[in-house]
This record gives sequence, C-alpha cells and structure tokens, in this order.
Amino acid sequence: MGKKGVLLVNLGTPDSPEVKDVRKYLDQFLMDERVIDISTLSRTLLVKGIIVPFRSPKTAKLYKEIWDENGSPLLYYSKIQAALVQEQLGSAYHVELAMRYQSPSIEAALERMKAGLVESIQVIPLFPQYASASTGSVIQKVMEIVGKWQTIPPVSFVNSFHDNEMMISTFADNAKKYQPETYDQILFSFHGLPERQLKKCDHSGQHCLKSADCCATLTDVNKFCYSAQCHDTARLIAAELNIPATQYSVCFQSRLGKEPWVQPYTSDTLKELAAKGKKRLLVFCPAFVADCLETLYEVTVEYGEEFKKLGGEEVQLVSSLNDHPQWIAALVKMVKEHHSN
Ligand SMILES: C=CC1=C(C)c2cc3[nH]c(cc4nc(cc5[nH]c(cc1n2)c(C)c5CCC(=O)O)C(CCC(=O)O)=C4C)c(C)c3C=C
Ligand SMILES: [Fe+2]
Ligand SMILES: [Fe+2]
Repeated sequence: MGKKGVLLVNLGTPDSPEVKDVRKYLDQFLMDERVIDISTLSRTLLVKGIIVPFRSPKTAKLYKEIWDENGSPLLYYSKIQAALVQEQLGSAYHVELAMRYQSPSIEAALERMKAGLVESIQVIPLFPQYASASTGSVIQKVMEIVGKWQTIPPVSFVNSFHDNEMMISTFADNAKKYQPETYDQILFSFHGLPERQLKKCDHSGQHCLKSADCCATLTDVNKFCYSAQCHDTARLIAAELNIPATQYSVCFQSRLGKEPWVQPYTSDTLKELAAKGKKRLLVFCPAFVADCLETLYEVTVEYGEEFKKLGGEEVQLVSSLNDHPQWIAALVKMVKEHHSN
C-alpha cells in the first residue's frame, strides 16, 4: 500500500529579510486575487505601483528585527511542526510542509508526494479560522496544481479548526506561566480582514455585518464567518482559563489600507483600555499557530510601545503553539481522525 500524504501549509515568509526578497514575497502574496480582491488591473496598479515599492523597505526592517540564527520564526517553527508530525505518524505517512507564498512551494511539495506514490493527500492549511485570503487561497492553489495531474488521488482539506480542543488547551497552557488572573485585561488579537471579504463569505447574504455584533456569535448560519470563528476561539480559550467575559476583549490587528477591516481594531482597544486605567495586558494571537512577524513585532514591540505611550505599563504576548507537544499531538490526531473517515 502507498503512503498517506499529509501536506501542512502555512502562509509564507520572505527568503531573507533583504529588501529584494521582501519585495518578491509581498508581490506574490498581495497579487493573490483572494488577498487583494479587486479587479486585476486595480490590484496590479495598487500592489506593483504603490504597496510593494513603498512597503518593502519598511517591512524588510521589521523582518530584520525578528530574524535570528534560525531565520524566519514562521518557517522555522513550521518546519519543526512538520518534522515532529512525520516522526509521530511514522512511515505509513508522507508529511510535507509548504508555504502558500515563497518557499518551500506547494508545487514542489506536491511533486515530491507524487514521486513518492502517495495513495491520498490530506491538506491542512495551518490557519485555525477559515478566511478566503488564507485557507481559501491554499485550497484553491492545491486544486489548481493537482487538477492538472493525469491521476488525481483522493484529496481532502481541513477547512478550519478554530474550536479544536487540544489547540485551545495548548494556548491556555502557554498562558498559565504568566498567571492570567494577575493581568488587568486579556486580549485576543486576531489577524484582521477587510470587512468586504467577510461579507463575500456569507453566501446567504443575510448575516455578516447586518447588525451590530452579528459576527461575534457562531451559529449554523455563519459557521464559515472568520470573525465569528475568531470570537469562538477566544471564548473557548477564556473558558478553559476561567476568564470571565468582562475580563477579555477580542480585537483585530494588521490592517492594510484605508477601507474598513473587521473591528474593533487592536489599536482602538488599547486606547479604550488605557483610558479605563488598565495597566497590564496579556495578549493571545490565536489566528497563528507559530510565532511570526505579527506576534513578535507587531504585538510585542509596536503595541507594547503604543500602550506605554497611552499610559499603560505592559503588553505580554502569550507565545504561539510553535513546537508544543500537545499541539503536535493535536495535528497528529487531526490527521488520523480525518483518514479514518
Ligand atoms: C491568519 C491568517 C492570515 C490572514 C487571514 C491574513 C490576511 C491578510 N494579510 C494581509 C497582509 C499582510 N499580512 C502579512 C503578514 C502575515 N499575515 C499572516 C497571516 C494572515 N494574513 C502571517 C502569518 C503573517 C506573517 C508572516 C511572517 O513572515 O512572519 C504581511 C507582511 C508583513 C507586512 O508588510 O506587514 C502583509 C502585507 C492582507 C492584505 C490580508 C487579507 C486580505
Ligand atoms: Fe496577513
Ligand atoms: Fe459574520
């Protein structure tokens, strides 16, 4: 019997923190029609004419701040995750890691699986909450590539795992050493998304952003709503740590451009909390399964400085899932349960 193929895919990171590599990365990332979802002409003018030239030197500086002897933390931890999952699943499985943008590429990983004569391919986009710009883009890319093969093996996709029990308890476990109850407020800061993309994911056209807070509760009707899944992840982590609803806030970071993104923005939440006299914040970033630029720089450095300027004292990041044994066990379980279906 052939091996069962497992493809783990994260977002991607530049090959180096040099401007030329950051430019290549941003160009590939932001030219994705699911990320900047406007007409091809407008996207090309905006990305190639404005964002990439102006943003690349600034973003390169930030990457230099988080790049260490292991390279980009996102790639470093993703590789460890894949290696540990392979080790635990054993020789009946063929595990590959790919990045949606830059390297290692999805094309090359799928070719290696094909050469290894895998009998099936299970794809796990490493994003707990579904978004068209992340999970959707990975699924589309894999389908485009495999769709051109003569023999298309059984291919399956994990669509989201925002409420995965072992993932929830790994985030909770990572927080315990900080004694969450000693902080003034707990923040769940998720990667943001343009509001337009939330609405486009609502196939009923009846739900997302139709009323105040409609995207803050997960129901059967909005089960693919990124915002609702984020709120649900936050609720579950808070419940695991016995944090009452009044003690935590959900917010969204990393907005790009001027149009509205999912709210509240993390910056506004920091202002609001500082105005209420909150001094010490503990911050989870549960849209990411590995530490990356958005956790290590945006939260720790940028939001840390911003909050201090507002009169706050401390912004403490809860580290991501990285190589936590329970997270690796969660991935292994996800693979096995999926294959037994
Ligand atoms: C959680 C999943 C992610 C979604 C959804 C997502 C959407 C999204 N992102 C941008 C723009 C940028 N994101 C950047 C970095 C970045 N984004 C994610 C994840 C999601 N993005 C990760 C894990 C990272 C960090 C990568 C790393 O190398 O550490 C960047 C690059 C940094 C910068 O210049 O600020 C941009 C740009 C958009 C526009 C978008 C949805 C529309
Ligand atoms: Fe992003
Ligand atoms: Fe919604």
